[in-house]
Amino acid sequence: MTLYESSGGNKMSKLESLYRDVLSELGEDVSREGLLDTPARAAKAMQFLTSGYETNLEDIVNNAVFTSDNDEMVVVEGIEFYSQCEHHMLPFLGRCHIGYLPNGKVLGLSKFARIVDMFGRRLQIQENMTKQIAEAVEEVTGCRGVGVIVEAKHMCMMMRGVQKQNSMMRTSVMKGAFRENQATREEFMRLVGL
Ligand SMILES: Nc1nc2c(ncn2[C@@H]2O[C@H](COP(=O)(O)OP(=O)(O)OP(=O)(O)O)[C@@H](O)[C@H]2O)c(=O)[nH]1
Ligand SMILES: [Zn+2]
Repeated sequence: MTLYESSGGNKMSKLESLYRDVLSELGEDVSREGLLDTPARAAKAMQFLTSGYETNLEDIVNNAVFTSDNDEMVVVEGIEFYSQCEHHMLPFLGRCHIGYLPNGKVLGLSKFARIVDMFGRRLQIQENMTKQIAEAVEEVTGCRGVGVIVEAKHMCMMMRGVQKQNSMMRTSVMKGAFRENQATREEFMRLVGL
């Protein structure tokens, strides 16, 4: 991380320095008490919220793929997530449901949530995030099919712009048997209550 000299002689990151400029441009007095640590806090928060760029599938899965002869559908529903839209850098948040048909291997339960977080903690559009989650599950399990449904509310639709408070976006990606076989897709939808 590039470090800069602040007026108080402390080292600060480039991101922190940029947040100070943002606050100044917004007309704030960056020397007032309540804002003294804000650039550093905002930089830290944004780094966490985009930390998904620094993780990769192999590391988060950590070999937690187990042999199993259970070839029935597995569903993990209601995985909450927070992401940010790449257009406004405002949050969108909601729930993700994942179903797959194992093909001799099952994935450690927590890893579904880790996969969702990895793609959520990036600048995203919901459609792409949904597809990336489906492709990741397919890649690590070699499953016969996968379905992912994401339901989310977008702050850029609520706090600004059209200011619609009650709309929700639902996206889905179906691959393999979930795409080709209507009964499989319907079983998934029924299990997640849709
Ligand atoms: N499809 C999709 N659109 C998104 C997502 N997040 C934000 N958007 C949309 O991205 C679009 C950007 O449109 P622009 O016209 O370039 O930007 P804008 O003037 O700020 O648009 P408004 O939100 O309509 O005020 C808007 O329609 C947003 O609602 C997403 O995850 N998926
Ligand atoms: Zn947006």
